[in-house]
Amino acid sequence: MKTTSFPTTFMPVRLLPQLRLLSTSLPATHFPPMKFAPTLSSSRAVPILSRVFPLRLRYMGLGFRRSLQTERAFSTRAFRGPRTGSGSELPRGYERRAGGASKSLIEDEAELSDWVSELRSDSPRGREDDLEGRRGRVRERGTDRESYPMKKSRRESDSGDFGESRRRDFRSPNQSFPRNGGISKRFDNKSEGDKKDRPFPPRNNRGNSNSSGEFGDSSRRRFPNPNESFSRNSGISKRFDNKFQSDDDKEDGLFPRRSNRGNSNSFSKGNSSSNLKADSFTRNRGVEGLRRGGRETGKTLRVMDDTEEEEEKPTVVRIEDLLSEEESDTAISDDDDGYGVLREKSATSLFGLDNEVSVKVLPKSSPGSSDSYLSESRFDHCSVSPLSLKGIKDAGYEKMTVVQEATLPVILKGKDVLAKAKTGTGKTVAFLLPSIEVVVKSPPITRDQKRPPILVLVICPTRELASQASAEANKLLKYHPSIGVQVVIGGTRLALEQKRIQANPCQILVATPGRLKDHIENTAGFATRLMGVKVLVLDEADHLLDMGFRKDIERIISAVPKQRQTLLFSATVPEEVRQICHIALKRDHEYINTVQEGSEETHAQVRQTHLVAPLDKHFSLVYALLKEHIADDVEYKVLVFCTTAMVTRLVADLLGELNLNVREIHSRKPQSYRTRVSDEFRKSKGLILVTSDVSARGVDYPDVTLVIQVGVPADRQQYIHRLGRTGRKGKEGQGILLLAPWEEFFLSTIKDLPITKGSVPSVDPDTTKKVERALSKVEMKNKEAAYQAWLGYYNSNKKVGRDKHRLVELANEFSRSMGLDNPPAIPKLVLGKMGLKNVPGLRSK
Ligand SMILES: Nc1ncnc2c1ncn2[C@@H]1O[C@H](COP(=O)(O)OP(=O)(O)OP(=O)(O)O)[C@@H](O)[C@H]1O
Repeated sequence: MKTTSFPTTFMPVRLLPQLRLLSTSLPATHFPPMKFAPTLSSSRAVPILSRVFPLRLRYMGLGFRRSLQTERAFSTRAFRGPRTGSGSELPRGYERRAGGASKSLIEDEAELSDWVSELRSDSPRGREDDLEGRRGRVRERGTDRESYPMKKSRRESDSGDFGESRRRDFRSPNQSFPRNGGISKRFDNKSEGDKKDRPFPPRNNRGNSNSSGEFGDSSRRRFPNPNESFSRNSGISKRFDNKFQSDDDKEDGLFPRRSNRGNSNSFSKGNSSSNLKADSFTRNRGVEGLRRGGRETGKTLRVMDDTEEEEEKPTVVRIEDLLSEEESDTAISDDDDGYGVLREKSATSLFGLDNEVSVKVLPKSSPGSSDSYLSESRFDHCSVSPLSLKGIKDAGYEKMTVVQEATLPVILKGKDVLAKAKTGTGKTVAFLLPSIEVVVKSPPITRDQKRPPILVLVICPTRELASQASAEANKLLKYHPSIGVQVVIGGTRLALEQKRIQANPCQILVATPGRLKDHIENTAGFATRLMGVKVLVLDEADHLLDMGFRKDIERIISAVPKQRQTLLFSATVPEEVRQICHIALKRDHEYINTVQEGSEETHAQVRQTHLVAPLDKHFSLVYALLKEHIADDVEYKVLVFCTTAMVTRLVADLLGELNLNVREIHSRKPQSYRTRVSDEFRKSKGLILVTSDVSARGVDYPDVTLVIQVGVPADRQQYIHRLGRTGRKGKEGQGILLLAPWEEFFLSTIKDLPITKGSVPSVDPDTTKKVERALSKVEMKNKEAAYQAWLGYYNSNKKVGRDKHRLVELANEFSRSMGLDNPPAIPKLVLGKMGLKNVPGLRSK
């Protein structure tokens, strides 16, 4: 907590007047208007800030004690302050900071950056921003933190010059794939009795545990066809070999991107006219101003467009870190619904703001029950068109999920919605179905329309996710032949995509931000078509509103009409996002949170474990964990998340050398490869997908049995989203977070989640040797790239990157763990940009 450094002029947070939590079977419309019960306030002295921003409330109610995070916002009175700019209302303190412009809260990021630079957070993102802001370095973009070595140009990046055909992604037919690899089932020689200590217990009814995955049961094994693309020893992409090599350095997470400091005036327009209604549920207006960072412009060349829409590490100074965790006085009472309603006397009253936060607190559904994500409401009882209902039925959906039940009536009424619901609970249908209804009610496209309007625009942060959303839309549109969906995601030539979208007029467009922006700027008539948008959806909204995407999102919002409906969905809605979501949402939007307060943001039926082991043991441990899991579960389907794309490649190489059935996916792979691997993993069992964060969010792989996260995730949200690839639709799953001792700090950011410490499996010497041998076969270039990427990633981490000497020591430990005697040399230029010049222990070239 850094309340001491908190400037008194700092008023970016508006306490949200009301927050509604929804039950598993109570349509949002069934809630009566919020009532304001008398509040209990304490007169005891608490630090002012802690009362203004109470992080955790405790209250007694429903027979048990809960803690919950509260909405933080200024009261309605706070919004009635002086209007400036386009008319948005901001607290005075902030207006001064933001140059009085309420049009866009991020209008002057430079100023805000300077200001916020004092407000460091412990989050890795915060660190990245911090470094980025101060040094103006090129920042990596993406889920894959190495993804942005050089920004060539979008045109070039579209040119597909990393075509899969040129890659050495094919396993040599001569390469050995021992069918009975001779690897013992019990990798760690543990007795059955030891199993209870293992990070993952055997699953019930999962068949014969003697079948050790691909080592035990050859009938199940999937051996790569020589013709099948197999990335284990994938060749070094042109990025590494060609003239851009030096710029690759930039891509490997070494240089945070700087923000385009463009004018974001466009955002404010939609906000200015809306009036605040006292009885709306939760409005997440407020002031951003807490983030910095963004993208490099000009300096950086991007070679591949596939990085365009990949996640960019945003810059976040967490409000939570700035706030006191002092509890506020709270009281529980029942309201007419018979549900507990939390009424909190917020400390905003200290500012003369009579703010109350109302929370619907509902009985928890039974944890772990396989259908707890479903509500009791049936689709055929809701007011959607008969043809949509037919599509829903054919898709196999009968009952609505909780989030669908909660949001559908509100969205169908035309309201803007910010919705939070756990991973894998059907958010995609929740925003697609009502959006389709908007199209159904609109005049059909006529043949003579040269530029038919796009009515629904869905933005997703990654290509995989965009493709998935458009596939889901197509399912729902099965009986709406006149409604078309198109997807624009990059990875192909812009010109080809232009032709495709012109030849196939659509009313619904699903897009990744970078490519969409390209079309806005370069495709004739596209901007005109966007002027027809009636519904704008930001899937993974918190991520899209991160600094990494912010400028593109700003640009996109400015290209669609102000008069529209906007829907923001995510499994995580951190506080800082709630403060800035007004850039997309109307003032009277509703915040619908289906994650019951007092319950975790992760699924109860997913067992979470963290293991702490020295870095030099990680490779062996990952192998041991996988072997153990494979032995326990014949239907294993595992995701291994790595910190960066190049580390992902290295781990995939290694596991391939160890004869595990493995695929890899990250931003360095061409789109066609990514699509194919993604499809394969979706359909497969008995497969391990080693991945960067391109797979962290939204991707719906059914029946993932285990998610391993190697190394510290970028932040809490990323941990939750990665974990959310398992345990979908109420199914069971397991998650293991493998950290080095010096990464343990991360655990404090997820301490409210049900994650327990697991016992580290012992690795026998033979296995260690085997892993070492396998490592020795991994291409040197890949190790060098992984080393550099690793260094860049942790350099950007606020905690680890703070002490450069220590950072280099750790990086060299990582280098040794790959079997290298000497750490790979890094170009001087790169070291300079990383702020690592002359740090002892580094080799430069
Ligand atoms: N009403 C329903 N009944 C049964 N299954 C459903 C229903 N709605 C959606 N699904 C299925 O649930 C799965 C998860 O849906 P989806 O991918 O939209 O989840 P999500 O909440 O967006 O997850 P994430 O937070 O990871 O993005 C999908 O396979 C989808 O087809």
